[in-house]
Amino acid sequence: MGVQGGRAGQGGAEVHGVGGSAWGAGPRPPRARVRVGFKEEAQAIDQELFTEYKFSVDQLMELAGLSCATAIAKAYPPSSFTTSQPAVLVVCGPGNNGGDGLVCARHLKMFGYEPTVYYPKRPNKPLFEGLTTQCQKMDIPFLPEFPAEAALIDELYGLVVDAIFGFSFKGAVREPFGSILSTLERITVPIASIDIPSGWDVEKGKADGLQPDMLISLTAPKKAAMYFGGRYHFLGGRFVPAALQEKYALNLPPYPETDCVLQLT
Ligand SMILES: NC(=O)C1=CN([C@@H]2O[C@H](COP(=O)(O)OP(=O)(O)OC[C@H]3O[C@@H](n4cnc5c(N)ncnc54)[C@H](OP(=O)(O)O)[C@@H]3O)[C@@H](O)[C@H]2O)[C@H](O)CC1
Ligand SMILES: [K+]
Repeated sequence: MGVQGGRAGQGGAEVHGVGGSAWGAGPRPPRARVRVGFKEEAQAIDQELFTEYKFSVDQLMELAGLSCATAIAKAYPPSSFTTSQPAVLVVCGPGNNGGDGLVCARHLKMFGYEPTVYYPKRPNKPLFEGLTTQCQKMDIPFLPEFPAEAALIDELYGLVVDAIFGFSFKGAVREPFGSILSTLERITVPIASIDIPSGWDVEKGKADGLQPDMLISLTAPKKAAMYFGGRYHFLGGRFVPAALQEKYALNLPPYPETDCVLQLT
């Protein structure tokens, strides 16, 4: 699949090729000029979607997870994997970011990938139990333990999806996620982070933390997305009604046609 040329977006934002994979070894296109959101805004928008607009969490999570799987399929098509199968390790955290990861894993399987999930801290709630069962019924394996060696992850998987923490992460990281993140910091296969690279401060990032190859920002890029240095930045979660976008002056570039993701860089 080729890379489409840039085009002008809403509010003068430049949008680069959608649906393309890499731009090869050539110079990278300039970053899209998209207004970055702030933590308070992300949480406020989230709340308003639930309370005022009457969306349910599972509705938005389904769209968020589908966006993530779609963005991954655009950047890392199964044919680009050097492993014998397009094996993806999806690491899920204890909150809704982890739920996005479970939905993403299910759609990746539908798209022809071989996802494996690691989900060490599972909330005792019907939503997450249901998502877990759906994955299990689709023969998606759940690892009983996290691989201790970074080299083992490099050997077995072509991509890791980081669905550990999203915008509600705060303070010093607690176990078992500290050890997991420290292993992920040492792997060489690409990492695709959902919404925010896990362990990053949602506004200030983390210079010595995870450095994912892909970031899929949901609803709007959070402030820390400014510090993202990987190759692929996608926007997903095409579910914010126009009135809410206007209220928070999101000024998002338009999604192409009926796509659920937009490639920002
Ligand atoms: N509107 C949207 O864009 C949607 C986004 N979605 C996704 O939801 C996340 C935000 O989900 P939320 O459940 O609010 O929170 P997180 O998943 O980020 O994390 C909460 C859990 O993390 C634990 N936590 C927090 N800090 C730490 C830490 N320092 N160490 C260890 N664990 C930590 C926290 O535990 P507590 O004990 O503090 O409760 C929670 O268990 C957003 O980013 C999107 O990915 C939705 O899918 C819907 C729509
Ligand atoms: K994440």
